[in-house]
Amino acid sequence: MSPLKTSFPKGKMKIVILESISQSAVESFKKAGYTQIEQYPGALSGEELDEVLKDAKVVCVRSKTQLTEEVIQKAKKLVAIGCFCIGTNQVDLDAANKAGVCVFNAPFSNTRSVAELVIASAIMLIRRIPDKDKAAHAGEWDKDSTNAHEIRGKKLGVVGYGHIGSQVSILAEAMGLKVFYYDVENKLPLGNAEEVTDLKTLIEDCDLITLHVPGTNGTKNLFDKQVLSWFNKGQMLINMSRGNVVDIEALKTALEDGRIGGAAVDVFPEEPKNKAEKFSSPLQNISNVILTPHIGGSTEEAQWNIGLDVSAKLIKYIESGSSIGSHSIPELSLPKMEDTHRILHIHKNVSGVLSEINSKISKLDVNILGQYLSTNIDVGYVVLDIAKNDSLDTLKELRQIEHTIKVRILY
Ligand SMILES: NC(=O)c1ccc[n+]([C@@H]2O[C@H](COP(=O)([O-])OP(=O)(O)OC[C@H]3O[C@@H](n4cnc5c(N)ncnc54)[C@H](O)[C@@H]3O)[C@@H](O)[C@H]2O)c1
Ligand SMILES: O=C(O)[C@H](O)COP(=O)(O)O
Repeated sequence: MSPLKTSFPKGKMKIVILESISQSAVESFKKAGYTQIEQYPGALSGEELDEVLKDAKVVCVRSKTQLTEEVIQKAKKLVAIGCFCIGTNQVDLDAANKAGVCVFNAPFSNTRSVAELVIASAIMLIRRIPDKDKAAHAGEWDKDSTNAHEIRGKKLGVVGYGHIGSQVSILAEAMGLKVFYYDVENKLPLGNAEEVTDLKTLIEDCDLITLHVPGTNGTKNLFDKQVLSWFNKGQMLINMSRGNVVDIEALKTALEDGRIGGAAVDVFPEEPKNKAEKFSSPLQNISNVILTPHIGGSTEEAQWNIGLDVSAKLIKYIESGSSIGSHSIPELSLPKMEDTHRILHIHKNVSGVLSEINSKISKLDVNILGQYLSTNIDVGYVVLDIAKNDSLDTLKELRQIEHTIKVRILY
């Protein structure tokens, strides 16, 4: 029998980094021994993306690069995807799962940055600063206090009381706002925040509404024409979640009608892929509207921490098989054992695969020292530790098992 194959050499593992991800990630990969790193400043798509992913083991993206089913299926060598942001809606998670590709994100490294910008935007809107700013730039000295208010004592409605929504809630209370929230899940109210179980009531009762839901099929056009019609007293809207959560044409109408008194919008249904592409939106040049180029999480602090967080998860997965934090294949972590070889087997979740793996190994007279299995509806993930010094062509044997998706020998 041929000797046991060892892990893929780190120096040959191509890591593709798109969208100007922080150098903290690049440094982490290099420090860990990964030298084949390809970096691109913006997002890629189409043939260009397929080409760079053809032989990539890992791809690192932010919110812009669309990793669709087609892209994932073509990237045959891909082992893991890192979303260096919170949102994972740019990745077809189901396709990644079925292809045995592990997807990680940074669930809270930019939470504080977004929350701070929400508070800043709330003050700017309620003081009507966008119009004052424009006027001052145009040479006009407008000191009129009409319709300019303090945020102290105002009611803030948070839609989506997760990491960001609850962080906003804490900062807002410190500024003297009264916080109400609406969430589809039962959430612990922080401080003096109060849950409102009906979205219409939340909108009608609050002065400012801020959106912090994820981009999913369920939240697409959540704020459609009908929901926006519940704004009828000049309430302000802040959207730092995802562009397609709000019907942008209906928002434009409500702003022009004055039913919505102002808006801070950081995310758009169509966003440029890079600096060179022009940005256009129906919300441009409307009074009391702040438009920002999807920078809620774009602070040096957040980007640096995201770089460290996601690169660490990717390195751990590549080197130990730990998929804790995965948004695709099942989560699993097996402590490292001395004097073992570790094999990862990802397969379709159909009955009999585990016994087939074990039968192959037992026929080869190899002692199994550790074995973890975790499954989701479509995929099973097995981490196997076998005694060192045994000699077999394990990889080949295990790849032959029906329903196998991916097999890797780590060490
Ligand atoms: N603008 C930016 O730069 C920026 C930065 C970070 C995150 N984001 C966006 O913000 C989103 C939220 O981030 P998070 O970390 O708070 O996520 P999270 O998962 O911690 O919280 C999301 C909350 O929304 C709730 N929710 C889901 N569907 C809902 C619905 N239909 N109605 C009401 N509540 C609903 C969930 O139950 C959860 O509590 C991210 O998914 C991302 O899209 C944007
Ligand atoms: O999901 C996120 O964390 C934000 O939308 C930030 O995305 P970005 O990294 O593309 O700025």
